[in-house]
Amino acid sequence: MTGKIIAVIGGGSFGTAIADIIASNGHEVRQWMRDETLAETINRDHINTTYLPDYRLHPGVRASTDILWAAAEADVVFVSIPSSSFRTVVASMKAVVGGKILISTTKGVEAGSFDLMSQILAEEVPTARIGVLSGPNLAKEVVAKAITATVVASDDEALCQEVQQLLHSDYFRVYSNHDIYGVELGGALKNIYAIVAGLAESLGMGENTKSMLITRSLAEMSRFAVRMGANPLTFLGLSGVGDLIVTCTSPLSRNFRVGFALGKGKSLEEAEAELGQVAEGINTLRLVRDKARELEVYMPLVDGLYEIVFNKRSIREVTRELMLGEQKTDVEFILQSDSKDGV
Ligand SMILES: NC(=O)C1=CN([C@@H]2O[C@H](COP(=O)(O)OP(=O)(O)OC[C@H]3O[C@@H](n4cnc5c(N)ncnc54)[C@H](O)[C@@H]3O)[C@@H](O)[C@H]2O)C=CC1
Ligand SMILES: O=C(CO)COP(=O)(O)O
Repeated sequence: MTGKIIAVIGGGSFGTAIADIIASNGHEVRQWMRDETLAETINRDHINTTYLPDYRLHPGVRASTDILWAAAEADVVFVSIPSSSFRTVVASMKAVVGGKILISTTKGVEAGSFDLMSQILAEEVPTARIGVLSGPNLAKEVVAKAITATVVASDDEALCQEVQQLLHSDYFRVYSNHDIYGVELGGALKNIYAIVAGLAESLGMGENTKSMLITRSLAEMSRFAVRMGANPLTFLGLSGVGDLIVTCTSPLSRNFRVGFALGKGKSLEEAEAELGQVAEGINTLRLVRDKARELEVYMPLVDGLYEIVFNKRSIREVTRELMLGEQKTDVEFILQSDSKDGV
């Protein structure tokens, strides 16, 4: 498959990383962004100086601030816009993307509706063929061509195959999955637990603690996802445990870095300002905490983090409460959506 026109909507870290992969595979990539100066720099110097200044992009990536130029002739449109602006941006191109393949790479939840991004795509462009891309894919490692794998999810098998072919290379491997909701939810939920892991790291907690947190995070996110209708087995794949591991262990994760800064005594505002990029987990934490209460899903790590971040309770006090909580069983969470096990 050569010579396709592919649109990437979003000029941030991940949109740029995806654009670079696709152009390296011989396709014409039209990347849309708001910042005219950045678009000019990408076209002239092939560097995204704002988000990935240390990497030279494939010259087949061409950037513009004209979303209709990017999307109208595209065979496939990747959308890599933070969840808070996702609907507005998709709405602005809906006149030209009907019937096309639209792929979200965004790992977040919409406030108010609790919609995931594939649901927004379906609502805004009902005739589109829809999929999501999610997995352990730190943008800086992807653009550095570190060996990486990801998941494309859709109930449209031909779409999965097309996206696999577009992205597949000797450093980027793409698996398919039909549980679109589970794959997408895994990517959104793990951001919350990356904040928890960053907090633990900043407090100098040991390897036992980190292992416990990752494992219990997986239990908790799976329990929530099953209640929401996802397949629990999805959480044992790249978009579940895979993405959880990478974001809970790497300082390249912005959510991890927000947790680290909070643990060092910074306010949420300071932590976010220092980052200068999107950390979806804070917004997702608020939304998931409310949804879990509504659905009566037991999520002690979400509740504990919420107390620390939004009610300013001390980390040590919340940790002590979690550790001294009711005694629980270990592994049956994965198949029982109503299980009340916990940390
Ligand atoms: N950076 C990473 O390693 C990965 C990020 N993702 C996901 O991709 C999504 C985007 O993240 P990044 O590209 O990393 O974020 P980023 O913070 O690097 O860039 C966000 C981009 O969105 C643009 N933007 C924000 N509001 C906008 C609006 N209203 N209209 C148009 N553009 C707008 C910004 O100008 C910027 O270009 C997030 O949901 C993230 O979870 C997924 C996989 C990996
Ligand atoms: O989703 C990611 C890697 O898979 C990136 O995580 P952050 O948004 O925390 O940087």
